[in-house]
Order: sequence, then C-alpha cells, then structure tokens
Amino acid sequence: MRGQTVGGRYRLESVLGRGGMATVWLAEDQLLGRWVALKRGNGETLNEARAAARLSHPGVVRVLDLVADGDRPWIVLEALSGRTLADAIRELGPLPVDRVRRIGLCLLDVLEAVHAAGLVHRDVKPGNVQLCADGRVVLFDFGIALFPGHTAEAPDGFFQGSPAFVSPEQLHGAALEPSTDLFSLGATLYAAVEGRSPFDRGDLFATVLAVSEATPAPFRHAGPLQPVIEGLLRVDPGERWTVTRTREALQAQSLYSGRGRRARA
Ligand SMILES: Nc1ncnc2c1ncn2[C@@H]1O[C@H](COP(=O)(O)OP(=O)(O)OP(=O)(O)O)[C@@H](O)[C@H]1O
Repeated sequence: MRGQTVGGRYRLESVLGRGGMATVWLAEDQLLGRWVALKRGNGETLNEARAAARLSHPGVVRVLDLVADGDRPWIVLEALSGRTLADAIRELGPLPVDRVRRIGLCLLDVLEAVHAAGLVHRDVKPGNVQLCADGRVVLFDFGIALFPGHTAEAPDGFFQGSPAFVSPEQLHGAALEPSTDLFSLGATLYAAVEGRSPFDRGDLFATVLAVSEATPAPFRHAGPLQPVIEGLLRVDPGERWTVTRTREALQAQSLYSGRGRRARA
C-alpha cells in the first residue's frame, strides 16, 4: 500500500505501528504539506473518531479528519513521535519509579479530561499510551470508548478490551463508570514499574481469574508506588482510589523525593 494516496490527499509513506485490529501509517498530507497518521477503518472507526474529537487536550491524540476511500473509512490523526509505553517496557524492562510517577500524573490529567467529557476509555493499557519525544504522554485508541448513556455491550456480543488490563467489572459485563479506567491505570503503572503485566498468567482463563480477584503478581520494584497502585487495583469500584486521591498521593511523593534530592545536592 506504500505510495498509495488515500482520499485524494494522504500519501502512505511507512507503517508506524500495528495493533490487533489495525495498521497505522505515516502519511503525507499533500494539501497542507505535513505528516499525519492514518488508521484504516473497521467497525470501531466512527466511534473512535467521534470520541477523540470530543476532546481537546495535549494528552489525547488529535483527530484531524475522517475520509472515505473505497469500501472503508480512514481516520486521520496527528502523527505521534516516540514510542508506546509497551515498547518502552519491552526494551528497557522496569522503568524508574520517578518516571512512572510522572507518567501516572500525566495520565490522571488525561483521564480527568476524558471523564469530564462524559466518556469512559475502557482500553487504558501500555500499548495505548505514547511517550512522545517532546515529553508529552498521550492516550490513543478510543475505538471502544463508551459515550454517556450507551451500554457497554459490544455490537456482536463479544468482549471488548485487553483481558490483562481491564477491570473486574468490565470482565463481568457490569455497567461501567469512570472508575474502570482507574483500575486499568493501576495495571498500566504496575506494568511500567515492574516490567511485566500484573495479571497476565500466560493463558486466558488464569488471566481472567487473576483480574477478577485483582491479585497482581508480587511487587518487586514499585517501592512507594505500591500502595498507590494497590489503591487503584481495588476490586470494588466504590473503594478504588479516585483521580483526586491518586494525584494527591503521587504529588506528595514528588515533593518528598524533590526535597530528598535537594537535601542530597
Ligand atoms: N497517532 C499515531 N501516531 C503514531 N503512531 C500511532 C498512532 N496511532 C497508533 N499508532 C501506532 O500504531 C499501533 C496500533 O494502533 P492502535 O492501538 O490504535 O491499533 P488497534 O488495532 O486499534 O489496537 P489494539 O491492538 O489495541 O486493538 C500503536 O501501537 C502505535 O504504535
């Protein structure tokens, strides 16, 4: 497909990444003379475009256009630099506690904006978080985001989400609140600081069981982040830490470690 022009305007240049459902291309917008990312459509495309388009936040991928070409739509997104958090974990192993704390604070801001817009993302995981070269931490892939008043039911009845990062209530098909994204944030921060998924047990049944009981693999590297992650990984959404509580805890730790650094300097 390289060299193909989509929608009479976007020339496909190279593959930026592949997900379970889609290949994302770097393309040149020949009208405006800039680089963009093009994601070939599937059943989720309209949902994804509409959800992300509701938001204007530096931590949310920008939707630039939606074009029809042949039998499928393509979604045109800002081209993000850097790599996904999943790639960073794969390449570097457990990330430093301070870095994960900063990533956590950025993602809390993003989720606050997502939830304030009435959306639930439902697919927060390291593979959907981009660590950009300019320091931005960006959440993308709003393909299964839930709009207010819509049920979580997949059109074809199949489960939607990534089993190792969804919340217990998402697994059980319960009504979803913003707190479901906070559980997934906890699993994402665990993966970043521990270098492995908290619940992935190699086979689907064991993974699903571990998520339902919210029993993460033992902590080894999280240090002061452990109680915060445990607060996010509460099975009961009513007991789970909120954005505000998590932010306060992470900010208090930043202040403390900042003082520590100054004291040592
Ligand atoms: N705007 C973007 N800029 C740069 N790279 C991107 C962008 N959007 C996606 N990618 C890359 O493409 C890959 C696949 O994208 P995405 O996760 O949206 O596809 P998907 O098939 O919906 O994923 P999933 O496996 O979660 O269903 C990502 O992992 C990322 O590396």
